[in-house]
Amino acid sequence: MMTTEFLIDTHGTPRVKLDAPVYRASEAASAYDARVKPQSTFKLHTTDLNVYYGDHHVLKNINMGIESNAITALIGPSGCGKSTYLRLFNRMNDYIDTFHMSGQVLLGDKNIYDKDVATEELRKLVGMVFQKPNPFPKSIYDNVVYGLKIQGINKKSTLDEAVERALRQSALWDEVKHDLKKSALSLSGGQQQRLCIARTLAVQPDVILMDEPTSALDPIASAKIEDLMVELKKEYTIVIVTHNMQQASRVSDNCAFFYMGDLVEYSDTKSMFTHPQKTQTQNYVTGRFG
Ligand SMILES: Nc1ncnc2c1ncn2[C@@H]1O[C@H](COP(=O)(O)OP(=O)(O)OP(=O)(O)O)[C@@H](O)[C@H]1O
Repeated sequence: MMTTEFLIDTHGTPRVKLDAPVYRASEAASAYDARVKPQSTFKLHTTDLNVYYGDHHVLKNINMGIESNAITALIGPSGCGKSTYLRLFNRMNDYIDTFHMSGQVLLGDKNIYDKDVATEELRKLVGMVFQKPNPFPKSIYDNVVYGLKIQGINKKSTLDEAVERALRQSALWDEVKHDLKKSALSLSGGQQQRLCIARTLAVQPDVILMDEPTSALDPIASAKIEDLMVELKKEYTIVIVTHNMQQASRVSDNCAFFYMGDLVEYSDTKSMFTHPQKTQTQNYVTGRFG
């Protein structure tokens, strides 16, 4: 049985070293272990993770590391637990009364479910973009500075700089720079989604979670978001839930296939799409079920 040890580097990032006994590997974890290169670094990590809604066991013993500055796609048929897994990383499941879990969810070397973690602080580090663009009914400018103002940042020059930086990063600046006072709701769906990404970027997170970020968009708007993701991974760690296999194969570096709460297979995306190890994975990525 392959086991791993977490080493903490000077930046607080857990490193994984093979063959040092720290935790038990499940079947799912061996898929994970197989892809781990010695000394790989992970931004996010779950160990012995089990999640329940009431009695319903929705994620089963998930041991998985998510690489820094990469795009990791979570794929699998409806109800397999992808969104639940994604929402663990900014503690969005905490809002669900029946939610309970065991195991660890690490950001760097910190278990984000420790009692001393403030969710507001966590969400500054782990931003989220949802399926449907959800700008506030405010101006473009006010949408972008929203999180900064909550943090008590009100200096105009600081906010102006943040708006330009975030809108440039989200590839929206050239389209809106002369109309920053315009209502966000007057933008197209694709522009609204890029604005939501800008709003997330303005607070300078480490991680961006994306739950089917293009499923409400047309192909051209989707392609812009995909290009943007590839650009953003240079600075951020991105985790995306997608039902779109072409999208997963185009943009992601690593891919995790979930089925009925199990992590069935986890590998670099090219391997998953060209040489899946499990028949179930092959059937899913080739569209035979799902
Ligand atoms: N708020 C909730 N309360 C109770 N059960 C829930 C809740 N949200 C999800 N579930 C259940 O947990 C399981 C996993 O759901 P989840 O939304 O994580 O799956 P998913 O793979 O993201 O699905 P989809 O692709 O349809 O979004 C499903 O059986 C679902 O019915």
